[in-house]
Amino acid sequence: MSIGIVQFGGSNCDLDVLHVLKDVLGVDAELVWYKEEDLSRFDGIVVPGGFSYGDYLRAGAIAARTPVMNSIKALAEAGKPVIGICNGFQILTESGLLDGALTTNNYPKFKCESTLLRVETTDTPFTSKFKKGEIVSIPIAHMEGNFYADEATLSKLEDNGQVAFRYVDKEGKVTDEANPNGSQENIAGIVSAKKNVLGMMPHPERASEEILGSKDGIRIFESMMEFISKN
Ligand SMILES: NC(=O)CC[C@H](N)C(=O)O
Repeated sequence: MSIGIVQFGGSNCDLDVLHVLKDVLGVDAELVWYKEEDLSRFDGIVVPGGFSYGDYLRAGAIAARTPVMNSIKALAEAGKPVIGICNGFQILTESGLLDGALTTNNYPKFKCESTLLRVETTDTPFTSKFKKGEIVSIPIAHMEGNFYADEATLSKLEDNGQVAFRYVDKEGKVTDEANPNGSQENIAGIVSAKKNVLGMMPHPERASEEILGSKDGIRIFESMMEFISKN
């Protein structure tokens, strides 16, 4: 099994993901430069967080137009798992691999804090190791994480079980106070229609070891690896 971690100019969570996959999980993982056009050697891809191309135009807009994205689209079409974290989520929406858009936080500042998420579905390659409705702690760090989609897209996401994570309070309730950025319906992460592409604003790689205060994020990577080994 081999996982590619894509690097753009301005990526800054690539090495953290590499550490989690290689050192914590013992998975064969490799950094991939944005000019790479052939990703067929990989079983899955992580598009990590950061400030690709300085977030110019819109966060993720420039990275979405780089050569590596064509290969990521091909890999996703072949049913392999692709996860975009934070800036990675922004890149996946900008490239059309995921619905909606990530807009500026309702309080327009960079926010770095722990958030509680409710796992909305276990029926994805990234959430099979959770319980439905489970509340997990995974931190956010962004300025453009305010998820927006039009009404028709929102209903489609809800009806097809494509909402993976929602920001909630300690009781697991969807409230405005628990919503760190103004995302519609408190959406923190969604999957594609085929469910093999996940985008999420919180950073699971920053919640993958006890020393970081939460290990809840590691189960996202573990679920992905289990999916790969079974398929
Ligand atoms: N941690 C990140 O990936 C940063 C996300 C993004 N560039 C923002 O601030 O919105």
